[in-house]
Amino acid sequence: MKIDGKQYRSVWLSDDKKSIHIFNQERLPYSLEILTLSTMAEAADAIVTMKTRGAPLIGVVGAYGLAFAISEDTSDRHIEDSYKVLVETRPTAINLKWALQRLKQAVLNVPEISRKELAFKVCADIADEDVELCKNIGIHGLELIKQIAAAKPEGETVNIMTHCNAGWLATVDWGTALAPIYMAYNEGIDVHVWVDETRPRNQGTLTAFELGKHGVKHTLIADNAGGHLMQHGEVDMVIVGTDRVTANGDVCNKIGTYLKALAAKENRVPFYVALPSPTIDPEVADGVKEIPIEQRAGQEQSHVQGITELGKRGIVNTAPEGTRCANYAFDVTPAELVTGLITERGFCDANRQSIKKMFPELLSSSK
Ligand SMILES: CSC[C@@H](O)[C@@H](O)C(=O)COP(=O)(O)O
Repeated sequence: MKIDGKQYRSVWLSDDKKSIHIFNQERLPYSLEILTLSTMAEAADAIVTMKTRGAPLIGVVGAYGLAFAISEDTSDRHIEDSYKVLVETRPTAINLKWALQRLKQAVLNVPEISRKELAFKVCADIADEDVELCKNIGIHGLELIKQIAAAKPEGETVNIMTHCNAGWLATVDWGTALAPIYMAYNEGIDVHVWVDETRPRNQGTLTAFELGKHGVKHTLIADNAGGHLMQHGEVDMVIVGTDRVTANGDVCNKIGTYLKALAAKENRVPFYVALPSPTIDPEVADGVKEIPIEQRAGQEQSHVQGITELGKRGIVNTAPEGTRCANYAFDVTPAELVTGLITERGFCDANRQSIKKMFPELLSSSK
């Protein structure tokens, strides 16, 4: 992805190949700060504090965290202990566990002497593969946007709603939900995006940042505006990303996604979910009952942050001092509310049969 003429990925290896660089997403969209992570503790902290975020990206950064741990100590014990620390940094997105398990299994299968080099290679593979997966999601999602554009009167804009940030900042490049939008824009389709603010962490402002840098028309809206816009025919389709899709097609994503899906169903607006296959959790069937929903600090709810008139970052309390807050970070949209899944292999319905047909290797032995 290009920022001010320079090509970036959201995570990249340093020149000495001993550390990685990421954008500090706590500072975006106000300032473009690049961080260097060289230890497992730094990687874990970046994930917990959401300096890095988004399901596929935390998978890659978590894997590099494990690679840093392995470069300190290649023993089985240390690898297992480090895995446990990293896998608990964020509980909901399955990509983190998927990436850590893939790396752990790969290195435990080879002699200790080869582990360090292999660990960094597996991390680079996961990152490169993520770019390919997202690119293919974009290609398939583009077809859906083209269909919607073709069904509209000539010259009318295609209005797409999205929630949270599922763009290149949440993956290694392209994004999931935003990849089809970037491709549609690149092909000259007139698209406009309704960007949910996504309180309390305001990931919508990251989406606005990305879309703005790419030149895609967009409007930032309050999270509660979605139903109103759908009711008035202002939304042609919704595309969101996801942190975990169950074997039955239930979709876990940023808090508020479920409400968007309900409003979409009521207003007959198609509701699509874009995902790479590592986001599918074949071990889980019922998303509402089985997916652990992360709860974050109440301060994220009671306080807002932004840039003051003097250009300084500021945090202010908007709630009465001492108000009890609940900060659920994700919710689950039941499969029946999902029009379809946009994957790297194409489009499929959100149910076990269709997911199994598309990814037989994932679901063959699942419950
Ligand atoms: C391609 S990213 C899909 C999801 O990870 C994204 O929509 C999301 O919910 C991110 O949550 P976050 O809490 O910001 O990590």
